[in-house]
Amino acid sequence: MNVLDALRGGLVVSCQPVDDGPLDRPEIVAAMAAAAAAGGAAGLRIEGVANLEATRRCVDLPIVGIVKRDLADSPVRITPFAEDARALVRAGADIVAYDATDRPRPETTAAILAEIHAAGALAMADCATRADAERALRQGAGIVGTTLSGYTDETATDSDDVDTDLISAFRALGGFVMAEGRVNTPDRAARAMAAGADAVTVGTALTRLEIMTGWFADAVRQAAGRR
Ligand SMILES: CC(=O)N[C@H](C=O)[C@@H](O)[C@H](O)[C@H](O)COP(=O)(O)O
Repeated sequence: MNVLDALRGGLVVSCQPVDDGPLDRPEIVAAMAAAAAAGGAAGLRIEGVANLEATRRCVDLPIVGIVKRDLADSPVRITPFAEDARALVRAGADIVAYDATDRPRPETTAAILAEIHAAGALAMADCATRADAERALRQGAGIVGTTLSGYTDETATDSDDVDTDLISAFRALGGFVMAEGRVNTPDRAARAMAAGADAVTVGTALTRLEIMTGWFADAVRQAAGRR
């Protein structure tokens, strides 16, 4: 089965612990990934080459690899360099995701896409807008994701919900659509699919234990205050 068929209609679990937190270790990321596989995930999203190598050793599922970098002169964080894409594929990524926004960046999206394809992997465009997805599909991306909706100056939002309008807009473009970003409940995942997603990626609500704990701790504290 090809990678897109394996992902279609399935859940991708993004195993990205809170940076420098107690879970931010390759063996723990790999254990989270194995647990996600046991729970029925169709794929995984893994940040960093060491985490990807550790995960590939224990899980067979398709992996979307990324490298996040904080650059001094560009807001682009997700796989800004073609060299990172190559290293991710060498470590076992089937798909490499990259920032597909039209923002100042150290290397062109065309160069990154060319590298992903030369390494034999599929490219996933992490988009913020419909225009990003259109451009990415024209350039040959195999998957368009709503990953960056709400996270650029142009799309900044107070909403903490999934962007179903953008999912529907991507559906109309015709590529493989990944709903990603703020899919924090099973109901939101179902709404994302109903809006036209081919697959759904969930991160924080499954693998950032500190943040999930904060949601519950706040709710309990607020309820206690109302008593
Ligand atoms: C904007 C950005 O940098 N997104 C990142 C991309 O890899 C991750 O921090 C997110 O956790 C991931 O997209 C999944 O989304 P959520 O954690 O909301 O389920």
